[in-house]
Amino acid sequence: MTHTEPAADAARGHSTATLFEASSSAAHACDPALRAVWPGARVAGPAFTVRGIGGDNLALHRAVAAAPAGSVLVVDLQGAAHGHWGEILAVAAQHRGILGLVVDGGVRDVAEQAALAFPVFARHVTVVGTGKEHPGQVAVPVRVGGVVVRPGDLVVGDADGVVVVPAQAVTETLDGSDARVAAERHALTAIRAGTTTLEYYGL
Ligand SMILES: O=C([O-])CC(=O)C(=O)O
Ligand SMILES: [Mg+2]
Repeated sequence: MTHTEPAADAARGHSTATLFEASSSAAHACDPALRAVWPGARVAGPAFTVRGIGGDNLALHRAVAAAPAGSVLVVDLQGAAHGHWGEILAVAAQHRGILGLVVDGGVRDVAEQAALAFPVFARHVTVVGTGKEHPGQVAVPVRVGGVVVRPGDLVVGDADGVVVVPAQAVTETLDGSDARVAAERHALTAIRAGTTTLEYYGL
């Protein structure tokens, strides 16, 4: 990788579930059909948004050349079941310091992207190829997994799915997540000592 990665995890290492619960309804969960395409994939960073046309991937080639290092590509391809993204684009993205991809559409070359440790969250995995005709748009509001994502929103993907935190709610959500993790550590200590969850939560 030629670019320096941001020193800190943009989500302070928090999980999608913690961020969602701690956000006081500010965070949005993408359609659960958007899943990590290889086990253990995780990404967190500001969105660089892309809107293309399903079945065509010129917008993705353009986005890789345009996105700043440290960003996550968030791509609306209307859920199209084509392999819009694969090993070639993943290598190009890593070379540019792009952290990962969230796409409402399909991808391919999943084993190669696992070997690269390039995190990808997609609706479909399919070998079907694409055209390269439509330039699309970048840095515009997009709809991905039913969620409107604006440039700079915090996007986090992990084993549980993809969560979007609007940029203006990020600090409050991260502080709330710190507090939630501390409270859950306290609960786990009590539960390991034999307290039932009914007792602990007063259910
Ligand atoms: O055809 C494409 O551009 C998508 C692909 O498989 C790759 O990036 O390796
Ligand atoms: Mg390929």
